[in-house]
Amino acid sequence: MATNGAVNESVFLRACRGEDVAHTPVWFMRQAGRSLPEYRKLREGIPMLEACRTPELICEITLQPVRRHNVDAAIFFSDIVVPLAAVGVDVDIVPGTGPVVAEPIRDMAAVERLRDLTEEDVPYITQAVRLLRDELGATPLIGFAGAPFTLASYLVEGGPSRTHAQTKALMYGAPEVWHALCERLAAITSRFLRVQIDAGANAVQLFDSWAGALSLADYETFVAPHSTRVLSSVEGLGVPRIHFGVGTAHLLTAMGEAGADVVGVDWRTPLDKAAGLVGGRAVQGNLDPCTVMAPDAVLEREVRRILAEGKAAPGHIFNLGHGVLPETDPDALTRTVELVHEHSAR
Ligand SMILES: Cc1c2[nH]c(c1CCC(=O)O)Cc1[nH]c(c(CCC(=O)O)c1C)Cc1[nH]c(c(CCC(=O)O)c1C)Cc1[nH]c(c(C)c1CCC(=O)O)C2
Repeated sequence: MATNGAVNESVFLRACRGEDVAHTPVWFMRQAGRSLPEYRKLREGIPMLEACRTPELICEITLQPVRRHNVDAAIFFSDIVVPLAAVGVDVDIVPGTGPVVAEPIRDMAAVERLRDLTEEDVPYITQAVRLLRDELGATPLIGFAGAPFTLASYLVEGGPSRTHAQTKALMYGAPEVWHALCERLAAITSRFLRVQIDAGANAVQLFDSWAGALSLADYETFVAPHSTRVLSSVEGLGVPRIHFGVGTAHLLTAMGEAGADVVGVDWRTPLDKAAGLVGGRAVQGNLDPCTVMAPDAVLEREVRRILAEGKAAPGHIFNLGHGVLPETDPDALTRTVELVHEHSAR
């Protein structure tokens, strides 16, 4: 088992801290998932949330993309709704759809039924992180959680939504209920991240995947205070914090100010422009997930463009601008890693 020193000196953690690196680190959101035949085989007949509660499965699924692609970081196999299920929310993950909540939260009575999370609620998280730390050697492990807004949008809508209309109706029509809900979600999320860090996670990512649905004014009023509370709760632990959202070109400055060490950028904003918006923080991204499936010359051109743009920030972690698409050829992801390492070698 590698010492903490080897992990702390990994190119991934050095880039998160804005330190010089031998090459640009690369990993992929959703690297542990349906793009891998070995994932689909292992998951056969096992419901998603059951897999997320089984340490040996969490460990093996997390390791699969690390072995196959030679990425520079592992992301913990879990899901953003795992802590909600752990405190008794009736939520399931429907393949091809995502989280579905049986009783959407629309009033204060429902908010008050949402209890806090304790470490005892998620023993499988602690067990899985410890197993992974033993298995991963010098490869850092990224823990994660969903941000209050993205979690709230699933709880209020009852499932995925294009418009987040119910969420915004609650936000505008009953702000006291909205803020009470997000305060509880921030506490649950803070605890969920802390459990992963205490067990050995080397960095954490806060996924606010749906924050792009909001105006900057609404983000600052209804979301930023709660995301800041989460990111502040894990500050000063020597664990870099990555803050990510989709469609967030207009929110990047606010997302950096919420307390991130690294801001994840989707594929729509060039990283050199993003670097100027995030107050001297490192950036992560931002290949269009579809470009992985483009002809090799196009893929290579885009990798080189993103690496050049990433130089404008003190640190750059190469990633996609959102998760790996399930239909992605795994060999194309391995090729993407090769190109990043080849074209960024110092
Ligand atoms: C919005 C969101 C969710 N979950 C997550 C987010 C934020 C990241 C993002 O924006 O994609 C976070 C997540 N979910 C999962 C991971 C770990 C895997 C990894 O990123 O490598 C992570 C980081 C496992 C998973 N979570 C889910 C899968 C697919 C489950 C399967 O069918 O195997 C995986 C690998 C299910 C899930 N869970 C969720 C959705 C939208 C889906 C996909 C529904 C579908 O297309 O089937 C909620």
